[in-house]
Amino acid sequence: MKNAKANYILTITCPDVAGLVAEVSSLLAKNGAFILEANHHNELTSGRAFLRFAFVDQTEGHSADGWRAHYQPLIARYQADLKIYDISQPMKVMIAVSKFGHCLQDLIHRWKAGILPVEICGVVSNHEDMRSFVEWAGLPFHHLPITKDTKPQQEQQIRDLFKSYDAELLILARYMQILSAEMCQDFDGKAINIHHSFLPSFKGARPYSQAHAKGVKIIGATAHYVTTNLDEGPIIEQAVERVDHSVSVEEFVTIGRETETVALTRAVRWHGERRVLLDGPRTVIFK
Ligand SMILES: Nc1nc2c(c(=O)[nH]1)N[C@@H](CN(C=O)c1ccc(C(=O)N[C@@H](CCC(=O)O)C(=O)O)cc1)CN2
Repeated sequence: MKNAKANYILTITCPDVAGLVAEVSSLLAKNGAFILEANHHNELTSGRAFLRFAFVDQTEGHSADGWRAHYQPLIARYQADLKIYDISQPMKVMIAVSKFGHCLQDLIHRWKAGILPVEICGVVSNHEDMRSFVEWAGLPFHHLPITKDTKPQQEQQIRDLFKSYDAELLILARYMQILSAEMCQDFDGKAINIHHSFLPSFKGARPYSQAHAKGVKIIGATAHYVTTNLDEGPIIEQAVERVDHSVSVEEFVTIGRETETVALTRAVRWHGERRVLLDGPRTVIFK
C-alpha cells in the first residue's frame, strides 16, 4: 500500500510471552488492518512487553472501540493494558507558560509550520507577558493569576479550559508554578514539563545557577511527565550542550534555552504520535 497514512495506533503493555507479537499482528491482519509500523520491546528487568502498531483500517468499517472489541479476549488472557487511538485528527493540546516564552514560541512556530503533529488550542499563563505573541499567532490567551490562597480556584480554571478544548495534553512550557497533588492526579500521563537542567541534577528553582556553581562541563534540559514529586516524573527526552570555565551563568541560560526547546518539542511530538509508553517511573519510546 503506497503512501498510506496510518489512521490508528495500537499500544499494549503486558507480561511478555512467546507468540504475543504474532497473535496481536495476526488479529490486525485478520480484521483488515494494513500494518505500517510495528515495534516490540521486552523489558528484561520486569519481563514486560511493550508493543506499538501503526496501521490503516482497509475496511474503513471500524471505530477505535470496534478494534478494541477484537482484543477483549487477548486483554483478559494477558491482563494487558491495551489502548487504541484514532489518529485521523491531531491530538489537541493546551500550553501553560509564565514569563519566559522561548519554548512556547518554538512550539507555536513549529505548529504553524505544520511540523508538529498536535493541534494547539489555547495558552494559559499566570502572567500577561506572552499575551501579545499568542494573540498575534491567532490563539486564545487566558491570563490566570495565582496566589497561595487562590491556587485551588486557578487550577480549576485550568481544568475547565482544558476540558472546554477537549484537550488531551497540558504542556508546561516554562510554567513556574508547582501543580498540586490533585492536579497531578487529574493530569496523570497528560502533562509534560520542561525542566531546565539535565535531571536528576539540579532539581527545583534556579538550576542554571546551581550548575554554574558546580562548574559542570555539560548543561541540558529534561522533558518529563508531571508528578507530585517535583522534577521527578518519567523522563521523555533530554538534550545537552557543552560548556566550560569561560561560560558565564548568563550564557548558561542562553545556551540552555536551545536545549529546552529541542527536548520539549521532541517530547511533545513523540507523545502526540502515541510513541511514548509508561513503564512505571520510566518510559519506553518507539521513535
Ligand atoms: N507537580 C509539579 N508541578 C510542576 C513541576 C513538577 O515537576 N511537578 N515542574 C514545574 C516546573 N519547574 C521546574 O521545572 C518548577 C517550577 C516552579 C518551581 C517553584 O519553586 N515555584 C514556586 C513559585 C515560583 C514563582 O511564583 O515564580 C512555587 O510554586 O512555590 C520549581 C520548579 C512546573 N510545575
